[in-house]
Amino acid sequence: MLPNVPEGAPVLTAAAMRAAEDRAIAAGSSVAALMECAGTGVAEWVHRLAAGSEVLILCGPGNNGGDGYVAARVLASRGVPVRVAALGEPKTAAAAQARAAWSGPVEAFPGGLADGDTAPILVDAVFGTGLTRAVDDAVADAIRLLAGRARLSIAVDLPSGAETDSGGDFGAGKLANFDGTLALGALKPAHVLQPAARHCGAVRVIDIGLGSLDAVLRTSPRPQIAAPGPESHKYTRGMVAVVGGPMHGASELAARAAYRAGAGYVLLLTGGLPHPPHAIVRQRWSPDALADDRIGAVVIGPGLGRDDRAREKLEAALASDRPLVIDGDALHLLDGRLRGRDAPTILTPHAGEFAALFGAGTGSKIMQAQDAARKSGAVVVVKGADTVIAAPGGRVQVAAPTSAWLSVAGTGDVLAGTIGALLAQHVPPFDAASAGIWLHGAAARMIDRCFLADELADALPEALERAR
Ligand SMILES: NC(=O)C1=CN([C@@H]2O[C@H](COP(=O)(O)OP(=O)(O)OC[C@H]3O[C@@H](n4cnc5c(N)ncnc54)[C@H](OP(=O)(O)O)[C@@H]3O)[C@@H](O)[C@H]2O)[C@@H](O)CC1
Ligand SMILES: [K+]
Repeated sequence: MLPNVPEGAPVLTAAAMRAAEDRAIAAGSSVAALMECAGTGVAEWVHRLAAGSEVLILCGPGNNGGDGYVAARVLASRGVPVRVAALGEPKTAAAAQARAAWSGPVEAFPGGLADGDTAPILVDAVFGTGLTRAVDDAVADAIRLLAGRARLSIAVDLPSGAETDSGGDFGAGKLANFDGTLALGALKPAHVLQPAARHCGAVRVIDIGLGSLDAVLRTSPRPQIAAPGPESHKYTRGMVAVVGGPMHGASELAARAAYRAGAGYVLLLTGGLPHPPHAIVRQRWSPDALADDRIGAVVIGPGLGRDDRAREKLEAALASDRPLVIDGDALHLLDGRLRGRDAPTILTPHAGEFAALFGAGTGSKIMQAQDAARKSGAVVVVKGADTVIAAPGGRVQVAAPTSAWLSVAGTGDVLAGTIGALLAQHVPPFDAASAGIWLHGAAARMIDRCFLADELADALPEALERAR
């Protein structure tokens, strides 16, 4: 099953898109030429998907609407039955030119369409990156109704009402659900950040001739993880120590996941009685338990508890020079103790843990994650339906949305163990976090039905095969 957004792709804010557009224009292009490319690209996709069915295109007053008029003209020239409905007259020169080149009738929108008089294929070209304020209820309601009634609904650039840079909803909870979104020139944050991302359906990028795009933010790429070679032994494949606590299941899951993600040796520091899987080496915790030089990464947090003993273990882990994955309970015990730590550190909070650690921030999830990474000096993974990975130097990625079945107890423990396995193999911390999230997401997508976290861990080897 493919991810819903392209992997390793640049993600541009509205301002960065405008800058790219300006560069293209300075190099000899024009808004009209870019719009022609965009509208033609949209028409090509719609033509393929419509298979002869009637298409209704909703056009807004800006250049998103202009793309819609171009698409309508191109589709009609290819014999596809097209209706156009517009929210007022075009306000930009390029959109007015595209409107003038459309020779068919233009219905009023919402107008009569507010009753749901749609076509089998609905194309939303009402608002794109230029939306700066809330959409009228009547407009948002009509788009939602029409998209819901269509057999196939496609958004041009963005679902109208999505806030480009934050992934927020200018439609006051009324964003329509689309089967697909055709991102023009590049992905925008709203294609990967919630709540907007879940309304996009499958996102595909249309090349509109902006040339190569340099972006700080990218979607996570598919990692390349080498299989063991003839020289490999259990320690070169990475030794992971999982520091456990009173909730044994969580640390067991992290340990199991570390093996399943390719670690050569997994040590579980709990002191519980031996039980399957016997490959996990179990030892009692002692203050010098992490002194073994062969330990390549320590995972601490899953099932750790929050009592004095847990604090003591966390102190020892922080004081060691081992690369660390800090998750779950350990995040609650941190209180700014990372300062001065030189060894690689990865924090994996979910939204609640993130807010408890760094406070209620402002700006998009991306900006907040970058800020937290800068302040803590750690790689910060803000988990959720739109997992963001940020490094202290500013590097940032958003993981492709994956299976919603991940929303179950234990999957965070599996992620911590997975990242630990990669970190123990000396993968740099940002890349270890990115690859771990990719493997975790790919395993979930492969199962894509109700599962236990144990089964997710057991699906990691197959995900690993897809990352060769
Ligand atoms: N960048 C590129 O390289 C290329 C970009 N292209 C395309 O351009 C799109 C961006 O176009 P854009 O900037 O004209 O804005 P757009 O999204 O059409 O909407 C703004 C319009 O809506 C209005 N308006 C705003 N809010 C409103 C509200 N709540 N309720 C009602 N009206 C509202 C606002 O008018 P205002 O009232 O604010 O003056 C304005 O008229 C982009 O997504 C892509 O599709 C391609 O054509 C070519 C290359
Ligand atoms: K749109």
